[in-house]
Amino acid sequence: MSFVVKNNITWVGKLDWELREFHGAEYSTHKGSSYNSYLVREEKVALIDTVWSLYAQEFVDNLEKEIDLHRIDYIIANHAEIDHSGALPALLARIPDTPIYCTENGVKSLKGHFHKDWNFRIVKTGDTLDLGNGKQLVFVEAPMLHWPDSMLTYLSGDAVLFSNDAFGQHYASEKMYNDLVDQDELRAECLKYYANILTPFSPLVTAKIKEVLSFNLPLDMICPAHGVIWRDNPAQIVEQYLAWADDYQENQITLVYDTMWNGTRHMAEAITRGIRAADPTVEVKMFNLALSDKNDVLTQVFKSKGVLIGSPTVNNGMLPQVAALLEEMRGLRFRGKYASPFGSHGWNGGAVDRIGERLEEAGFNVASGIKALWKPTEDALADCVAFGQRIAQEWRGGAEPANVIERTAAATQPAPARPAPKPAAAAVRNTLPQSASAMRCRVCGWTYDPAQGSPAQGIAAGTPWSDLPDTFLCPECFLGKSVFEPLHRMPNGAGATTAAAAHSAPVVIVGGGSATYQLVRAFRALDPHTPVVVVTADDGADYSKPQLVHGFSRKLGAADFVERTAAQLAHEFGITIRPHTRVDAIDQQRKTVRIGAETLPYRDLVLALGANPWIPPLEGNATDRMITLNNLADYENYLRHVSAGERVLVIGAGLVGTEIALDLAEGGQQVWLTDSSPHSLAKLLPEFVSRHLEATLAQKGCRLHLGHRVTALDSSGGAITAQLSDGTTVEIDTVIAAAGLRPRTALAGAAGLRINRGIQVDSYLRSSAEHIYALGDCAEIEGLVLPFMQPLALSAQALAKTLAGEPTPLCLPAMPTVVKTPALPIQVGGRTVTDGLSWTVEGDESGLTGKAHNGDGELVGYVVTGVHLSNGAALLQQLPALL
Ligand SMILES: Cc1cc2nc3c(=O)[nH]c(=O)nc-3n(C[C@H](O)[C@H](O)[C@H](O)COP(=O)(O)O)c2cc1C
Repeated sequence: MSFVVKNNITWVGKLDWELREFHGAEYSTHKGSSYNSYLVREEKVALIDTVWSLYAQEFVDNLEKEIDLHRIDYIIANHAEIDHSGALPALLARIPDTPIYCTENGVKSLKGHFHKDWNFRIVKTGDTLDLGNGKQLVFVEAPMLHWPDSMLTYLSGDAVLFSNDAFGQHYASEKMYNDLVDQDELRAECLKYYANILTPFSPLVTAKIKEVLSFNLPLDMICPAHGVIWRDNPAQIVEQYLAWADDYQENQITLVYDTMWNGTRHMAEAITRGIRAADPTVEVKMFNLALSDKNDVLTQVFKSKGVLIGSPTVNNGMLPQVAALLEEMRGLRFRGKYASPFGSHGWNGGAVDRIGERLEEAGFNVASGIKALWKPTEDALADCVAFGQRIAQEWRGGAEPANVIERTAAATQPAPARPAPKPAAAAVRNTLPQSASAMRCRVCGWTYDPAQGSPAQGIAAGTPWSDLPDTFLCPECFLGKSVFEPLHRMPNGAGATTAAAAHSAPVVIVGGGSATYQLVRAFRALDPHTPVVVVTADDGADYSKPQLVHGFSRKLGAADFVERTAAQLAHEFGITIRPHTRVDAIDQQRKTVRIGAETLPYRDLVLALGANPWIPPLEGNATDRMITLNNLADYENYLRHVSAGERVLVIGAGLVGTEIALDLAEGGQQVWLTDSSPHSLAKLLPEFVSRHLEATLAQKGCRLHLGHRVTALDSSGGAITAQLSDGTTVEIDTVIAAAGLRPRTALAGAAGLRINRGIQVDSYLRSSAEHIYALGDCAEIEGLVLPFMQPLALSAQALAKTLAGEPTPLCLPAMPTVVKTPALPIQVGGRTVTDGLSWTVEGDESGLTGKAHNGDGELVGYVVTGVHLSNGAALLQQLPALL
């Protein structure tokens, strides 16, 4: 079969009605396919692409009926995949010297497949090949659409684009033109093709289409390499691709599950009832994976705003088809979609947890899921209905506030497996006052309510904020008035970018933790217009990280810590937030950052990357079971682990380890706390206070193993056996590494910035490269790494001024460190563990005050505990400034 497409262009491909599986068994082709090859006969003759190797001989034989093979002057290989290049060996056996035009990567791929040194001619975007009669072929490289070698070829004069895989479909039809075939079938196959093959490359699709459109070439036809030719309004499929590439979704929720005894199916049906009841407008689709075509399911995932993935637990994992689907979902890199796991189980229900983790890894905004035991009872099904209702409501928002490029996580609730009544988020704060003129400490969240005053500091009820003395300090974190802001924040969108400012290069902030949002807030107060882009690997929500270590005993779920989602923050401050996005590289010369294939320019770049927990190198087969608690995503994982077993080993008796240990003990866990130092908080506390703290820890039930390292973790499946350096072994269910933090410096180091322990910056927080700053836990400021909230807040204030055009050095007063162990609150300031200190100590078990003096008798440090805590503020003010 052959037919004339237009003028001197003839289709010479292969129509494959029988094809039912493609890419091995990876892609179902219910409607067959075609491998399109085109012969262009002008003064010169060009053959564009060939067919699958299975049909190579048939192709050459048919081509020979169309043309004397030796009259073919050029072969164009738009793409080296076997379904387009597979006939090249047979063809070149007949015309061996014919030049093959392809990209540089095309040569590599073709050689990689055929191991032949053919007459390759490398082309680049914009290169042309004259065919005579006033017509030229124009080449456009399209790397990673969908292989590195891909390219498009445009025939001028006829205005035909040979687009290879782009705009194609696996669809066999004798009619071969878009206007002649069944429109529903055609749309369905195009959608399936895009969803299953092109989704990961969506950002490139958009960029490439815009590039081609910018050439302003007339377009009469698109001739893809599979399926029908677009001759009727070819722009329609281009526009459709732009829409699909733009994080496409419809008002649809899709449930996908597998089941052995139908428990999980009953859950799915009940969840569906809940969704329908809460939102009758939403389209709900449900698939039993074992009975469904995987590609059809993935197409429906592509169309959805949210997905629910269910599996029973088998051997503490999920059923393999569900695991396989999740692996594909990860690779397809869907963006801006919600997800949640569910499933029935008999005893430990690990499937739901694992599905949640996989969904997270796949880039979905994951809400906690729901588990049910065995065949769900009526009550359990009622819970599923309620769960469906909640999900439908949370996912209902749909429309994204401007500036948020990817949807952010819906508020999650504690996993239902955790029998925790959920206290209000305010449980981690002091009681919220009603007064409109209340002021809130941005560092710790304590709020000053003029109606109540602050009796502990001698400030009477009714004292307005403006009347407080300049020496006023926050009673929680001891910072001054400058870190307070009105509780009732600026109205939504007040910081919206003006049209004029929107055209200037933005301030780009990499990282989405407290440092970032404190900076944004301070900057917006000074500069409401300069565009700000926050690029963050997590979901971009603002939450109180120091409070995470107190969450277990208070029965808080991860969502309880979230103060505002990324969408809310973006709206409030008029900024762009790009959650679940990583910066791959910085080009300090060009003042750009690279995000995948995208290049983002910056006016100023702020690295607020935070720090990684240090994982001690241990022996044994269970070292991968160590978990950490360093961010909100960690917290969900931490809750899952500590809820699943009661015995917990905390490695590291520093600030974080001690607080975690006490909180877990408070929450009823059996806790072992180890450290190679002989004392707790050895880097912060003098020994006499450490002993006091250790007595409190022991009284709360923590078992201390200080002065001994953990050397190995082993497990034969369930419990973990920890081996200590003194020969002791401890049997536990969970191991938490809390042995310190290491600033994240890799991105800055790769860009050539000066690195020592952290990213080195001066007192203006300037790195060694112009217009690049570092802030927070990743920074080393004048030699100091200060991973605490107070220096961070002050750094953010100073940097905001600098970025707003008023260069401002960071001044750090003496600052207290507060050990938030409710059983024994401790505050430390200045030098407390260096040599040459002489201590005077007053007090008893209820609390003490220790003052450290140097050899000249000057006060250089202090520690106050328990009922002596109120002495801290006065001592702090006597200490010299830090910077
Ligand atoms: C081979 C097998 C292994 C199982 N392993 C686990 C397990 O490790 N943990 C668990 O909680 N339940 C386990 N179960 C119990 C199932 O999760 C339970 O029967 C569940 O209700 C099945 O859900 P379904 O009705 O949706 O298939 C297992 C069941 C089978 C048949």
